[in-house]
Amino acid sequence: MEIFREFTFEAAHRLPNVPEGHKCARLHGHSYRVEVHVSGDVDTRAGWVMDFGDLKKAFVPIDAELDHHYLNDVPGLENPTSENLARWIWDRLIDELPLSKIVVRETCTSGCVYRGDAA
Ligand SMILES: Nc1nc2c(c(=O)[nH]1)N=C([C@H](O)[C@H](O)COP(=O)(O)OP(=O)(O)OP(=O)(O)O)CN2
Ligand SMILES: [Zn+2]
Repeated sequence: MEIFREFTFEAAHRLPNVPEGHKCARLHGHSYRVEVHVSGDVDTRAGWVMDFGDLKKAFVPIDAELDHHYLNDVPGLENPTSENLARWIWDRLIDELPLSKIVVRETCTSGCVYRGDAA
């Protein structure tokens, strides 16, 4: 079974590699929404895959690096697209959680789903 927790953070960015004149080359900000999905068996006694609280704890250091930061200054996020951000979050959590999917939403209508390199 798969469970998830949603996190939000505010951050600024610009996209350095877009074509000349593209609006996203300019400094702007987003209220990012990130879903962290994990999968596994439901423990029969606990009745859960894992405690939502453990997902919350795992995201604390990531939030500290991203919330109210200029993403381009964060090591590994020099080109902070949704795709690169999803991979960056995955790489930080994969040793700690049985990840199945990271979803990054930059706006109400645009986002990215990452299931690891195999997907
Ligand atoms: N594949 C990607 N395309 C774009 C990304 C991205 O990360 N991956 N990012 C951007 C910009 O960051 C932009 O701020 C968000 O894009 P967009 O959905 O175009 O934003 P708007 O809310 O301004 O959309 P409108 O419907 O045009 O108002 C761009 N592309
Ligand atoms: Zn943007």
